[in-house]
Amino acid sequence: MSATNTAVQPPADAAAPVRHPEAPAPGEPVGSHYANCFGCGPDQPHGLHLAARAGEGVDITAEFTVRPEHQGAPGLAHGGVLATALDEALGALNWILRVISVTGRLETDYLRPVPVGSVLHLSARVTARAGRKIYATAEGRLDGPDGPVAVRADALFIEVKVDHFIENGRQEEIQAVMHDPDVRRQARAFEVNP
Ligand SMILES: CCCCC/C=C\C/C=C\C/C=C\C/C=C\CCCC(=O)SCCNC(=O)CCNC(=O)[C@H](O)C(C)(C)COP(=O)(O)OP(=O)(O)OC[C@H]1O[C@@H](n2cnc3c(N)ncnc32)[C@H](O)[C@@H]1OP(=O)(O)O
Repeated sequence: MSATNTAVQPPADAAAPVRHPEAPAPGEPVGSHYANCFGCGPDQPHGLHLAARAGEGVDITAEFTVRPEHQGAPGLAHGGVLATALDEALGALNWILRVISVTGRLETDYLRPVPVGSVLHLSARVTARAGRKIYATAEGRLDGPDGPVAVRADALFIEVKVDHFIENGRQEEIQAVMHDPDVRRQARAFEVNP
């Protein structure tokens, strides 16, 4: 299955992605970028609690357990929730590049229904970079990391400065994270100065 829009396919002159020298070692958890994130936040009671691990290249793996609250049809995961899981897995690549980027475009293919109770084995990797544009792809497999592909996505992420969040986020949450030493440490890790 190929993407339907050229925007998520790298141009011929795009550069190969480079694993940041201080990226988490292969197998290490990459951590959550925000404790209240719906995708990865440990403090988010409604969230997916995705915990990604660094791969050996510019890639990550993660598992997502589909719970009853994720249903769309009876006993089956909602497509939007699956897109969120793919988006979050792709977002975790930020830690491997040590770049802050946000989703510009996400194209999702749904190949098999995903039952409640199943574990979706996610993998994501950066395919290319061109200026601020980061091209990446992700897939989710059933029955183990080598099982059949149920969902996949191609994405274009756009690099942003930390100001993107400060200028656009609601003040209440921005002020809270600015006073959080964990966030300040993380911002340093990304070589930004909020
Ligand atoms: C307060 C302290 C916080 C500290 C945090 C510290 C560390 C955080 C670390 C990581 C956390 C970061 C992110 C979260 C990670 C994962 C979560 C999952 C991912 C998400 O869930 S994230 C949310 C959803 N996401 C958005 O909320 C984006 C809304 N959006 C915008 O904010 C703008 O839209 C933006 C910034 C994307 C671009 O705006 P812009 O003005 O900067 O740039 P511009 O428009 O010039 O685009 C530049 C070039 O990209 C091309 N381009 C742009 N958009 C395109 C599209 N859609 N399709 C095709 N091409 C596109 C243009 O065509 C141009 O291409 P060219 O250069 O060739 O002309």
